[in-house]
Amino acid sequence: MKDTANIMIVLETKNLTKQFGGLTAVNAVSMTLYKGDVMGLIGPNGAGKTTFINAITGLNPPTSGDVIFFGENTTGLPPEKMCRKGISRTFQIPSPFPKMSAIESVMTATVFGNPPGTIKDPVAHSRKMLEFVEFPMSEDVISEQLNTVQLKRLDLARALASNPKVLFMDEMASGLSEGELLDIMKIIRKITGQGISILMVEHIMQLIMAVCNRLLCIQFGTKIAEGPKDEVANDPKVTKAYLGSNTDEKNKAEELVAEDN
Ligand SMILES: Nc1ncnc2c1ncn2[C@@H]1O[C@H](COP(=O)(O)OP(=O)(O)OP(=O)(O)O)[C@@H](O)[C@H]1O
Repeated sequence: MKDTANIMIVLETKNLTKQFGGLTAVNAVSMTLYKGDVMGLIGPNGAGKTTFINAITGLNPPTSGDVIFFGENTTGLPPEKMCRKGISRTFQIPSPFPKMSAIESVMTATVFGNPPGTIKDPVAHSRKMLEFVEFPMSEDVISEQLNTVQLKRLDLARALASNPKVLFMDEMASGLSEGELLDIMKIIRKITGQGISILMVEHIMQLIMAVCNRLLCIQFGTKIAEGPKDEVANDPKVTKAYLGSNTDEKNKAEELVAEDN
């Protein structure tokens, strides 16, 4: 088990709750993200995963509870302020400005996501982001012409352009082929190599088991497990709630890890 005693905490939630009318989508979830973590946020469809990250990042502020980012209480701050503080995210369904080119889309994040004057050459910085995520098209391609895989790369470049300390990735791997999954794994490792901690909402166990060190599992908005990857993945509560007896998925995960090594 990972000894977390001396590892810096970058993000905590304390009893974070989000209600939509009578529905409690996130119910008093407390969790800790440590520096260097790639934490997988797992749970069945509708468990509250996206609502949880929306509540942290300010897109849909929490009803109650606290968000502590590098020791500062940032609960309820809007997304642009959270972004400037160092939390960035990708979206399950990326929606860039349709008529902008790829480089222009990234430049909006470069310019608005960093404190004024800190990026001397926004074009060069944005180009570097596209290269970093191995964007497979010309930087001049118009966003509305991109397919889902290309849009996800663009969204990742956009999220990285604000120089985050923590990156949330919402279902980055859905719809990817096995080859593309391997590419994404490499990119995730490059991101952590930059000192960025990651919280990723993901259903694809292959990817989770290959890149995450810790997992957080929620069901019906409530945390049912948090801890080292193998412990959580083998927790009977998690298996019952989510992984089930899906041996196919587990076997595929093991194969992919072997291939990646
Ligand atoms: N804006 C909203 N208004 C009302 N209910 C919402 C809203 N957003 C989410 N919900 C509800 O909150 C619950 C949690 O949804 P959420 O999208 O967070 O789940 P999820 O775990 O991310 O699901 P999935 O894995 O399918 O993406 C669901 O019952 C959903 O219908």
